[in-house]
Amino acid sequence: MSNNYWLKRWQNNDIGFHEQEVNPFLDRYFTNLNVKHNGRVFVPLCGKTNDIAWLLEQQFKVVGSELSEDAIIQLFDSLALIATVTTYGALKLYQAHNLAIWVGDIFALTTTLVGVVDAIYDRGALVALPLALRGKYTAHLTKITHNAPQLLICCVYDQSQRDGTPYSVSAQEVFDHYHRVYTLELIKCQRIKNGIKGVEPANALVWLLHKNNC
Ligand SMILES: C[S@@+](CC[C@H](N)C(=O)[O-])C[C@H]1O[C@@H](n2cnc3c(N)ncnc32)[C@H](O)[C@@H]1O
Repeated sequence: MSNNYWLKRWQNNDIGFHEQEVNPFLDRYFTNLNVKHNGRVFVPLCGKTNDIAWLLEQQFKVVGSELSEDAIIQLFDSLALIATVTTYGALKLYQAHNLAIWVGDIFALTTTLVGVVDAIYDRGALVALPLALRGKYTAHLTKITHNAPQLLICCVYDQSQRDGTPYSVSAQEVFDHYHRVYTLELIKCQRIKNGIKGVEPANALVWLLHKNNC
């Protein structure tokens, strides 16, 4: 899956993944991460999610990563924020108040560029990537955030019934990617009404990933 695939989807407004409401699992479970007041939350592959507005309302700082500049222009518009835009090589940084979004390929981000991260919120990021990229993504994500704790939302269904995003990411796969650096806690498994693009059954799995002490 190429970056062009996503850029085209944004150009064509083909964004069925975008939720009109704040994700209920964020509202319900983010507090379990015990992120400090005014902590900084990294939202990888963020699109223009309304979850960013929720995080800002809770007084968190937010740093995001997104390929599509169209998405980020729409995000700042929806928040009624005027961005200061700075170019860093292949990346652009959109900033206003407590919000900073890196526009470009997440794999071009470094620990220094991202800065301090107290927690990660992954909804629609790991599951957006094909298996061949997911190992690279999880290794990169943990590297650039120093294994910051995560709230991770995945979906699980029979991948042989369809190809494409959102991909099914099993509990075993989450364990394989992350058990070296995190203690994994599966906090919710919930049936997805009407399945994933016609494939049923499908379940949403919600994980808390706590940083290992060692
Ligand atoms: C399934 S959408 C999820 C968006 C958002 N997390 C949400 O919940 O609405 C995946 C997003 O990742 C972005 N994306 C895909 N590959 C990327 C990459 N390599 N670097 C940064 N963003 C990427 C896409 O443009 C798209 O907006």
